[in-house]
Amino acid sequence: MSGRSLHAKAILGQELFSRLSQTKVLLVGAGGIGCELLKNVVLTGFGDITLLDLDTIDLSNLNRQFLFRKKDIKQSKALVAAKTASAFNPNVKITPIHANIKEPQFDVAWFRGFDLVLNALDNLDARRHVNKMCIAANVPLVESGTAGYLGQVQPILKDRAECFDCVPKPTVKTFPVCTIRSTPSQPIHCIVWAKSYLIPQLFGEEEDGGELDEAEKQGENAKEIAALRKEAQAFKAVRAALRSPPADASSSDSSAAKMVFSKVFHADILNLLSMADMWRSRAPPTPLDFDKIREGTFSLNRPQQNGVHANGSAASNGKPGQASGSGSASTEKLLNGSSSGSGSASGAGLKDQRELSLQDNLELFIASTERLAARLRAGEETISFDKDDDDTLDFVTAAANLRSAAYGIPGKSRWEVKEMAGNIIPAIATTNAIIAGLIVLQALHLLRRSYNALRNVHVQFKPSMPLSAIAMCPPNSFCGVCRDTYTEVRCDPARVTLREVVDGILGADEDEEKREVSVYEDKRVLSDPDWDDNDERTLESLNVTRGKFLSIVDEEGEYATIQVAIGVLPPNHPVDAPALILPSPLPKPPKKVKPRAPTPSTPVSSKKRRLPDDIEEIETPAAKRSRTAADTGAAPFTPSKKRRLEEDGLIMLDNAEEKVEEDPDVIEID
Ligand SMILES: Nc1ncnc2c1ncn2[C@@H]1O[C@H](COP(=O)(O)OP(=O)(O)OP(=O)(O)O)[C@@H](O)[C@H]1O
Ligand SMILES: [Zn+2]
Repeated sequence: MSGRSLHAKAILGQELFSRLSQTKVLLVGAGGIGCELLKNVVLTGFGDITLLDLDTIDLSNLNRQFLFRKKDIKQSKALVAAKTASAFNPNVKITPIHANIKEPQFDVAWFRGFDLVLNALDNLDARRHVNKMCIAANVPLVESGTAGYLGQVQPILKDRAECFDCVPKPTVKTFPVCTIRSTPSQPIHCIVWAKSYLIPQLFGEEEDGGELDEAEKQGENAKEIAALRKEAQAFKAVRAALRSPPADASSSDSSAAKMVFSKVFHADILNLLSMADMWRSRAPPTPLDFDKIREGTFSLNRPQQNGVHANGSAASNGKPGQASGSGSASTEKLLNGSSSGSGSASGAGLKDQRELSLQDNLELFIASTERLAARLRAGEETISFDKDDDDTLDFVTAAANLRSAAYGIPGKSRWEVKEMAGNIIPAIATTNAIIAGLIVLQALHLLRRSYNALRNVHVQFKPSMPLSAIAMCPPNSFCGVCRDTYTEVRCDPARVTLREVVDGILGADEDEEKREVSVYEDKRVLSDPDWDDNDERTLESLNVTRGKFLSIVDEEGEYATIQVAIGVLPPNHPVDAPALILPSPLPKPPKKVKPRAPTPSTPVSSKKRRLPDDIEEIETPAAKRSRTAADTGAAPFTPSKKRRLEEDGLIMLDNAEEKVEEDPDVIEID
């Protein structure tokens, strides 16, 4: 026992070491960084650890998430990691929670129960959420992230150091929807189209028309809605074909695949070509022909462009579109997961890196469509893209390459598609291990209250200086998260009205003139000085419930925003007592520093792994009440598709003039 802790005691000192066993630490995320970190905190001597993760273990985690074994696949990460790491120290209590940190029960009061929070997350949304909860609960946080060889650790302490949102994050690549829909010019445009548009259309949830009816009611562009209806109708027949048993069940039947192909690579392209205006300044696409490609007699007939040869395949391998028969033979190998070339001993590893001819892509398209259709018929209700699901990856590879061929864009290997569609930067176990060590060092500074020792540490790709440590910066005075004033009410949201809470928090006296405020929940406006329709409604009816915040924004911009966390009534609260417990004393927001530039409160994204998770639709409270239909103009996609596309790294430009010039990755079209 004493041997186990000898070194830790010597390094930390008796006082800190004995405190560790009582310190309540929350660890969010049990992935690459989380596994390393859990091991570290257990071995350092922390005694009371809560470990939370929403996910289950996947085969692809095992190379670096060493607390998991093959037998653990499909089990909760939090539960398995807690079990494995408990064995490292008999004195540790690890409480695993298999849940999303954004769930309502993890409210500000719950966060306040910890002395320290350590983030080991992989997406901006969850990071920003934990940051805000820690600021609201005034609990120190150590934030972290890795991307390949790069990594960062950032200690966050309310009022003393920058919070996660004090610094805007760099923008990720985004593409306007029109580029994806009708005028792709790069392989990634076709990959995103296959993954985020075609897969959901064919294998996702059926559009019941309700969304379109709703959009129409809201006054969205009628012409566009009619076009969307027509599109949904066209997909209906294809979806039905994919779900009905093949005519001849004993043999492979490519009729459903052919139907999909004919719609998206032939009819849709012909339709686009009929819009002559679109092709005045750019090369028109070529409709593809299923039978001719299969026979090897298809010719693309377009001038050489983007490295693609006339009459060539998307990813030319020297036999573009020829009737050599080699296409299907090699595809068979590819599909069987065998080696790359005929008789080559190059090994299965290269199979994915092979370039695919037009014929290869067609055969892969047919085979993967059939496999996916068979899964639907076997009872899977919906299928969405997953980089680790071979059927969807094959489908996206083939569909993207066929589309690329039609548009004269170079094709990509299955390997490249996996990387691009999954937005994967390979995770490096060593970087995670270094970062996890640095997190503990910063956590110890926080516990010692050695605030001057705190550092923002970067692991960088510089052999001469692999680590850089930067002293902490004070909070950004214009930060829309940590410069707000936080408070909490305990209430029954079904019984208190918006007015009761807002007046209660503002301490509005009958005689005193009331401060003019607008009230928001996240980006929704609930009331403003000229609009009080919601004031007598209950919080519950406004969907303002446990774990959420009401933001009370001063109309004059004179005082800081008050963030009111919604908590529950204590368990022993008498039923006949008022359903609202106000904080005491009431919050007194300080006078606001007037911003010179727009506040960086709404960063767009960060350089993190899994970039698409990091996309957010931005609308600050200052943007006021939800926008009207007139503002939004044409809606090229229904709302759920819009969300999906945004998750995949696309932005919806309501109006192409909005911001395209500033961003070199955004291509203006239409
Ligand atoms: N909102 C959230 N609540 C709880 N856990 C989360 C939340 N968001 C992400 N996580 C967890 O954070 C961890 C991040 O770990 P990591 O970056 O290694 O990702 P991974 O999913 O394990 O690996 P990969 O992305 O390479 O498949 C994951 O285990 C993920 O489940
Ligand atoms: Zn901040």
